[in-house]
Amino acid sequence: MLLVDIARVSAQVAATSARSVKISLLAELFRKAEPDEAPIAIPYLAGRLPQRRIGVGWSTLRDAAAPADAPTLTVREVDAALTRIAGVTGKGAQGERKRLVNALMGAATAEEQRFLLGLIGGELRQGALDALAVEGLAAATDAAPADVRRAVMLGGSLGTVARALLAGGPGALADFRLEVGRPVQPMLAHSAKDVDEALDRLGPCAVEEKLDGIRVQVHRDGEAVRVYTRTLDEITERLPELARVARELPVSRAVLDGELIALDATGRPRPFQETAGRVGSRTDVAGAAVTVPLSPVFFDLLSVDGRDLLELPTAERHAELARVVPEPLRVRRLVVADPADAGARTAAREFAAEVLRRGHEGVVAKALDAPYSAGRRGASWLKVKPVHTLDLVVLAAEWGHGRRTGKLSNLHLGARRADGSFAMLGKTFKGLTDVLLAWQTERLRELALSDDGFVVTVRPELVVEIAFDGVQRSTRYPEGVTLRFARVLRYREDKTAEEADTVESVLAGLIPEG
Ligand SMILES: Nc1ncnc2c1ncn2[C@@H]1O[C@H](COP(=O)(O)OP(=O)(O)OP(=O)(O)O)[C@@H](O)[C@H]1O
Repeated sequence: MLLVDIARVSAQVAATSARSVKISLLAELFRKAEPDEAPIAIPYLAGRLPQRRIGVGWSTLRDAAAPADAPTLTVREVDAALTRIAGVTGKGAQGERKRLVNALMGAATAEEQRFLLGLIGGELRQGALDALAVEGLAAATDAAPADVRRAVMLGGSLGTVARALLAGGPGALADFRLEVGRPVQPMLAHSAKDVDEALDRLGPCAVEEKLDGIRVQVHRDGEAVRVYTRTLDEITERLPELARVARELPVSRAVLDGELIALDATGRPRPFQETAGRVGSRTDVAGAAVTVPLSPVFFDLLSVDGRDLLELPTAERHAELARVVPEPLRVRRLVVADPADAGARTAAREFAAEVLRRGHEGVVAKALDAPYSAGRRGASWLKVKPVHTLDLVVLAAEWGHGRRTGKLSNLHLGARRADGSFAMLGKTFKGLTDVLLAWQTERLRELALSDDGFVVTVRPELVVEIAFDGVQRSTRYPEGVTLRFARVLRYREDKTAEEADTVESVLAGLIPEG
């Protein structure tokens, strides 16, 4: 398949608002695709680079080579070229990258150059593309869309499923079962304003402590243990203590879901950065495990001794978890069997208050009758946190003054629109430590698209968690709202820009006037 085929379909999909037309355009493209091309074509259509980062900034892109006359570039060639560019390191890397970029651009027509610039510059993002691609794949192969969706959740990635589906037809989807050793996308939560709202929306539920650590999925098969992050990256080697704990459980095979957190001697959480530092670091694992030991706290069991538990209601999965995992390794929870009962409501509110007193983030309430919806932000898990936070995308940053000269400081923050673009909500440099300033300066320079001496515009990719006191009206920003007292809590490298909070969710928090 040629790059130009994708470039054209991408433009056609963006140009129509009719969902059914978008789906048939995609289906037509998939019918022509080789199985191995799908894992490249889908991210390109969504405006994402499969390599995630290629280390190419605006200065490298701006003076691209003269365009080719006729389209000859295949998607495989482009992918191989970008992988090569991403892999360039060491002395002279900048020059070598520039040479490779020029070679790629020189082989592209003007139309393809525009597409590549948009792709590399992050301007082609189409938020809902993955969901449309599922429908398009289903249409192209006569599979049921629900079966494709389920395979993606269990198989971990749309690209893998697309490849299997195009190669083997709908029958190949049956191979995507929950398997020990293959991570599934974790179930996620929606938000509720407070405990009462959560109880009203869920009915009978379990209210659990929400620990501010790192999500882990632990797969045990006999003596073999593998640990995966929320983004399904394997981090087993970095966490010897977790593998040890998992090996001691009285089962031979299991898939567990939980949170990993650094606690102090009294059981209170240590700063989040310490947990994140452990999980992010490959060096001196043994030493780090002694200075910052991490405690696993399990809250779900997805499979045990060959039985797949995903479809079982929460209450039954929790009972299985209690059978397999000893109490100190399980999340604390309070079961509210009847939310209409005033006593039970009071107990739930008190439980949540006590969790906060112990230094944790809040609670997650989970409907007792719901299955485990892998990969979904389902309505059956509701988180309640007293501090308002949003995960926003850094759109640009301003060069600092005084003590911050030479550092990128004031961040321009964006929320996601339905079409995949971002709306700026405001700026902040509050909450940034020296370590964060140094880190973000380096990262943002890699993502830079332009620099006018004051503001560096970046590829919208970095997600930052922002605390704020409220949403208020403002004529200075495109959606007519801004955040009050926005401050940086941390970078969320485990989230992609597609997972950032939406303009819609920000508007829902608007403080009524008057
Ligand atoms: N008891 C719990 N049950 C489920 N998730 C929990 C629990 N305790 C902590 N968590 C964490 O909370 C996250 C669920 O919240 P959510 O689905 O909103 O994801 P998130 O956006 O990463 O959350 P946040 O930004 O609030 O940390 C999980 O990914 C997990 O890491």
